[in-house]
Amino acid sequence: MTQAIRVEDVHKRFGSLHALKGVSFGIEQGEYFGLLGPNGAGKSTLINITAGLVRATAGAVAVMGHDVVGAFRPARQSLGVVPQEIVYDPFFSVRDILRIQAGYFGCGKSVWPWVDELLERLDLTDKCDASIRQLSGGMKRRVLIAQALVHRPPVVILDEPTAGVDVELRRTLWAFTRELHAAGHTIVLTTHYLEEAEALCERIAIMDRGELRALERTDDFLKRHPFRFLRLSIDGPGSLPQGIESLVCERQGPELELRLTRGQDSVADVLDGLRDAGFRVTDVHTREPSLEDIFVELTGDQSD
Ligand SMILES: Nc1ncnc2c1ncn2[C@@H]1O[C@H](COP(=O)(O)OP(=O)(O)OP(=O)(O)O)[C@@H](O)[C@H]1O
Repeated sequence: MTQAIRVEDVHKRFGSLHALKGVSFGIEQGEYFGLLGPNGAGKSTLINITAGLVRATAGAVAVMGHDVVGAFRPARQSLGVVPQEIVYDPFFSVRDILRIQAGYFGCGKSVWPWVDELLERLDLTDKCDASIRQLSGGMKRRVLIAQALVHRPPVVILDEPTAGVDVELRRTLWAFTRELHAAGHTIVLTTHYLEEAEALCERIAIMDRGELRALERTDDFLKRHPFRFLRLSIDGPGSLPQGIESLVCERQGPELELRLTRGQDSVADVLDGLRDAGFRVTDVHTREPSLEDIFVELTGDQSD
């Protein structure tokens, strides 16, 4: 089957900055895909190339088999992009903005019922005659999402749609993207909230400094990583034995978090080592790595 998005050895240079250094991967039709990476990794650049807003220096991107340069129109018609930044025309009402946007894609009155349905599903119906500048930031973001969907694209890219939105809107957006996905749309999500990617995405690509660092099914990512965490409350004298100190990744008073490598560091050895050094362990928990831990491991960076 044709891939929803195919990225083939894409390079992008901005002067001397090599922002994308030969990135290749494919996104299958119907996938819920996460594109993650720290600031400056190149995610927005790749999205802009896919949307035809930025030209790659080398390589190719196709959307539903259509090259984004050579077959710009069908590629763009197959894609809806919810941009990171809120940009809007202040002079039109919400409903008119959506109808005009549909017109850009050659969709006439036949999509007006769909526009009304989008307004309804994004809780915008009672704002549909308001000018967009009268809306709150969260409402404007809903309008951007509706705008990306007016032409019913099979592939939808959401570039940090939940950045700075309140919990309620975040839940609405999660539910809405899940519905789109269930209806067969391919969804590509970039987010700085790793728990969001963990909850929603079937596969995840991690980019860092213009390169693809990892691409895997989310559950394999979480299973495969060779470490886990041990949280301890301890009570006792002086400093920790060196072999244990080197495993500590977080410390708050008597609470410690240690990162143990499977097959190398055992819980039993840590507990014995602490006891031999005169510490009393008052509480013990283990936890598996989250996507955030794996992200930090791969990029040496925090998500924000
Ligand atoms: N138009 C431009 N001119 C010059 N440099 C640019 C331009 N657009 C992006 N860059 C640079 O390219 C690199 C990748 O930026 P990009 O915005 O794609 O990263 P990102 O992964 O989307 O980051 P963020 O999570 O902060 O949005 C950065 O170093 C950025 O400064």
